[in-house]
Amino acid sequence: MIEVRGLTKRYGEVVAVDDLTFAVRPGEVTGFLGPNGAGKSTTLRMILGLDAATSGTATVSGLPYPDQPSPLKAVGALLDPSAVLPSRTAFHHLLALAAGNGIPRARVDEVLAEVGLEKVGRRRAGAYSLGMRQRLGIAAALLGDPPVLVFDEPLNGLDPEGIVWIRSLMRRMAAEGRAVLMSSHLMSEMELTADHLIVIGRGKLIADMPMKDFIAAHSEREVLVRTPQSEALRELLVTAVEVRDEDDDTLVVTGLEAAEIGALASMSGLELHELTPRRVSLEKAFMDLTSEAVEYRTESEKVTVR
Ligand SMILES: Nc1ncnc2c1ncn2[C@@H]1O[C@H](COP(=O)(O)OP(=O)(O)OP(=O)(O)O)[C@@H](O)[C@H]1O
Repeated sequence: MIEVRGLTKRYGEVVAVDDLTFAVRPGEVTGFLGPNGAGKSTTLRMILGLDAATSGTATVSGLPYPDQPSPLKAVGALLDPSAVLPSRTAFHHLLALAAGNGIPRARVDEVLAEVGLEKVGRRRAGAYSLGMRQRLGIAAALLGDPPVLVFDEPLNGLDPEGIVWIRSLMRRMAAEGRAVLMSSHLMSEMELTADHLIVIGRGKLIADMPMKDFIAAHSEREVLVRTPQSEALRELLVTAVEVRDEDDDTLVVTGLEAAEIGALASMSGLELHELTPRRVSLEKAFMDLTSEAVEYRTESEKVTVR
């Protein structure tokens, strides 16, 4: 479990993280979301003891990171996949980490197999593709078999196969009872992976809720209707919450089911060419939620520049 209480980080005038309090529970993937510059990386760095907090606390399984007797066994982290000496082989990179943390040598081959690098583990890491470096970074995170895992933007720059692989790995790690924290600035990535959501904007907590609650709250449905008689149909849809034009012959209707729209059209003899229910995207819901934070950031940057 990760517990963050009143965590704050200032860089001069900039408050990068502003009085954050949240928990990352075992058995779940927690998505850590926020627009660029929201303070995600800074928060993760404080959890991992790489940055000192200005105030507040962050603990992993009850202890601040610097007090962990065996850090790799307490928490595994993927922050920057390029942080590997290019001249070293993956095997030797992991072996050095294992030796420094009292982890048996046999575990190195185990994690190489777990991330699918067993055949290339003896090659120099400098020759690895981004996807392979990402897998090596994950192997390092898993080395100490820790109960807590932290991934900073793990899907960045990966091909679809790599994305599916990391998603299923995170789901599996949570199913094994680990607490998994994953940051991203894209809502669409979270929908398929996270059980719980923590959203921040300009360093402040904006939302902390189960993913299914976020989806339920923002899964307003709309119906796309294409008809050569859009004006006549619009006059019939008086009970709809909202009707807007998407095109000359296309309306987008909120607040009525497709079947209700079809029945109204049919009763009035109106011709329909398309009737498609669709869900408002979660990406849009997330952007609406954080738009104020983004605008504020832009204003404050303008002030700083002057
Ligand atoms: N070392 C630093 N010195 C000064 N300001 C910093 C430093 N590190 C981060 N910041 C500022 O703190 C704020 C938060 O940055 P951070 O990198 O944590 O955001 P983020 O949510 O991870 O963004 P991104 O999605 O772009 O990685 C930004 O305004 C950034 O400019």
